[in-house]
Amino acid sequence: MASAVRQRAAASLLTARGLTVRFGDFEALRGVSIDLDTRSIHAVIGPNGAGKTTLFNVISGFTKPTAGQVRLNGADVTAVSPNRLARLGLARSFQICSIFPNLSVADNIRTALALNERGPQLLRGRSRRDENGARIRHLLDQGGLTDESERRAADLPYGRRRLLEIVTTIAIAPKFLLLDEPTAGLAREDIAPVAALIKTVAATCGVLLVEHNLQVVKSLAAKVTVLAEGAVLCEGSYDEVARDPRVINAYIGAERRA
Ligand SMILES: Nc1ncnc2c1ncn2[C@@H]1O[C@H](COP(=O)(O)OP(=O)(O)OP(=O)(O)O)[C@@H](O)[C@H]1O
Repeated sequence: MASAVRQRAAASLLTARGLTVRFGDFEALRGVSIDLDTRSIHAVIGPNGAGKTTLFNVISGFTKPTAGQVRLNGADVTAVSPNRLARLGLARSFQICSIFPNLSVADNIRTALALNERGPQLLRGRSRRDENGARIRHLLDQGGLTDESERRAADLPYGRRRLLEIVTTIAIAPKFLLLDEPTAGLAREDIAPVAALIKTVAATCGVLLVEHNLQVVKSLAAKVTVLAEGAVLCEGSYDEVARDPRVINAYIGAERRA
């Protein structure tokens, strides 16, 4: 059994083991372990206050855990800063605040590419401009934003801005993408394009999402981890966790406490 767990961890791109986060006497996370694969969508769900954001903050380097370890591609990254993690390929989307409102859609993507250039740049001058142009066109196309490339980001409807925000995050070609409630605040008709973009992105990298919309989780996630009161309650396919009585009780219990 222990060797099966070790083998599983070795095959995973991102692994967290025994994450505990204490705020004073309060434990927001209690020994959470999770394995995240590349080219796969993994959702974390749970009632309010379950510890989802805290887990995200630890994995993306914004909160140092009281105990436990995060490994990316086998390397211990628990003490690594968010900026360095981004350069190692772990990108976290920061919702619409990461967009420059006065820049056009295309210039936002151009800026994201420029800010996040990694490694030695071998291409210079014209060939570099051509390559960037091709990447911008590809990203515009992925986000369904080609027709709006010259529009000021501030003038985009909310749902389109969310698409732009995700596109600027994937501009750095992450190995792993963390999405914090990507459909929060979206009108019903804006949810499907965002979900479709996430699915496209997952063809090239791993995606971890925290999402309250369970229909979105059901349609996207290959694996779901349920957190409750800071601990992993269960893990499995959406259908497996949805019929687990512990999950139903956790949601009902949290509603009663609220
Ligand atoms: N900096 C902090 N200091 C003290 N307590 C905190 C801090 N950050 C989070 N908590 C507490 O830790 C618990 C988990 O919070 P967290 O935001 O991770 O939950 P969540 O599952 O993301 O909730 P929600 O779905 O409401 O966003 C909550 O009880 C919260 O009040």
